[in-house]
Amino acid sequence: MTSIINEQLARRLMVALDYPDDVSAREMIRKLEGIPCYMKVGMQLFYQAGPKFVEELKSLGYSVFLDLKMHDIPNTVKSGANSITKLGVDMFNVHAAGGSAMMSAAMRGVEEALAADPSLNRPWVIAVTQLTSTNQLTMNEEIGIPGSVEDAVIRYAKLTAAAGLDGVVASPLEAEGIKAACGADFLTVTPGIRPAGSAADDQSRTKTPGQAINGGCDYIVVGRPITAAADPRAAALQILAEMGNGQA
Ligand SMILES: O=c1ccn([C@@H]2O[C@H](COP(=O)(O)O)[C@@H](O)[C@H]2O)c(=O)[nH]1
Repeated sequence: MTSIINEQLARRLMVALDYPDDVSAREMIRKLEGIPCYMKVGMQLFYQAGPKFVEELKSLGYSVFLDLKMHDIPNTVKSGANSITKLGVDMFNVHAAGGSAMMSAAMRGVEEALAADPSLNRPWVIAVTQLTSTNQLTMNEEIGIPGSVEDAVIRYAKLTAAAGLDGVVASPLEAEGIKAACGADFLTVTPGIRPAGSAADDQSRTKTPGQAINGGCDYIVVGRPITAAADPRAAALQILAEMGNGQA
């Protein structure tokens, strides 16, 4: 079945390739062929398939978000960011909880890689605020951060912006507040996307694809609603349609 794909919207859809190996990830890519979405490579796939798989995705023409969520001392994160920049990814991330010195160090790692090889692409560097699986109770009582999740997310977003990064990972519930606090150009990359009626799984702070786009999210990250669907291609096209309609 052929369908007309809105390319601009498709580029705002990040498909989470959460697979144990490159063979299964490749199978999903084949099913989504012709949809110019971003591909998100997380730790499960990267630890198995490594940089070669990132190269393969780039050679197929995909934009790649390497979701390794670095959180370490500044010197180590700087070196990690330097190595990641050399892979030619389009976006990667760190944890905002690592603090401003760690986030600035990530930016220095990127700059040093670009200075050594100006032909490299400058990746977007973003920071995870509060994981979308975290709810208010967990954040207050286990992690020990008082107040509302939205306030904590916005505080981290401001810290991230001040450290010179390009944006944050947050839930779609916080995107409008982040834009208001950090500016319209500050990127909001939002997992926690669930089409109406689908299981939340381990996600706590969710919105539908249409609500997320209406709420100002720049990118939506979708894994299981596509990858665990009986027909992943049809699921992805339905999500694109909902993004286009702003449908609840
Ligand atoms: O706060 C965060 C940060 C990252 N993720 C990642 O996004 C996808 C979501 O997958 P679903 O199957 O759609 O739940 C997954 O790769 C996470 O590692 C997140 O969910 N929340």
